[in-house]
Amino acid sequence: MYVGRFLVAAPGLAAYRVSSRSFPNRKVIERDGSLTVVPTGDAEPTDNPYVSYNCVRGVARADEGDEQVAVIGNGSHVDPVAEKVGMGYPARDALASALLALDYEKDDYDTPRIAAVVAADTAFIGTVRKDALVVREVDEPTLVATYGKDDPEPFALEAGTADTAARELYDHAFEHAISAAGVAVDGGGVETAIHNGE
Ligand SMILES: NC(=O)c1ncn([C@@H]2O[C@H](COP(=O)(O)O)[C@@H](O)[C@H]2O)c1NC=O
Repeated sequence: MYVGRFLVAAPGLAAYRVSSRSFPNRKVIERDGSLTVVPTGDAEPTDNPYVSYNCVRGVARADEGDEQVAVIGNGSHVDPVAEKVGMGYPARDALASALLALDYEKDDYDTPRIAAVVAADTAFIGTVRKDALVVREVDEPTLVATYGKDDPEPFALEAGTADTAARELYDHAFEHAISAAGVAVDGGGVETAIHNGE
């Protein structure tokens, strides 16, 4: 089954996988404290605006004693969600406002935007599709994908760390795995991991 990009989020732990039929020559790198999807050196040049972006950002919530929070997602909306969370917006409101402002991608597939905001004890998941805006708090590992599984649903995540979460998503049977990122959030801060399948 091909579901495109997908994420799994739970309180304290999340992961994101880039799966792609059309743009396979990509990887996740760490840059300035964020994880970013970039083309590999042998990638064909493209003017598609949706294939390179920050997929994980850590942010300190200013009005909550600098509580550490992670934001993950499949596009440029990750940045405004992170900025709003950093300004003190509740996670639900940061997701809803940024997802609605940018809306689904204007490509051949009306590709949805997906995202999550994860703190040590809470997680919110969101997606904006052509037919809906869904933002929901989740207590257990929950998946949302761009295609097929585009409503949040429970996911049996076994991993307990950023690294194992990234590997578990990379190894999942959904087709066309390219790269995966994991993030764990606890009282000590945000820890990230990358698995590019090497
Ligand atoms: N975020 C991404 O990594 C990403 N990769 C591809 N897309 C979009 O989705 C379309 C379909 O890509 P694919 O056939 O690889 O699933 C692409 O033309 C592009 O507009 C993306 N946009 C959202 O998922």
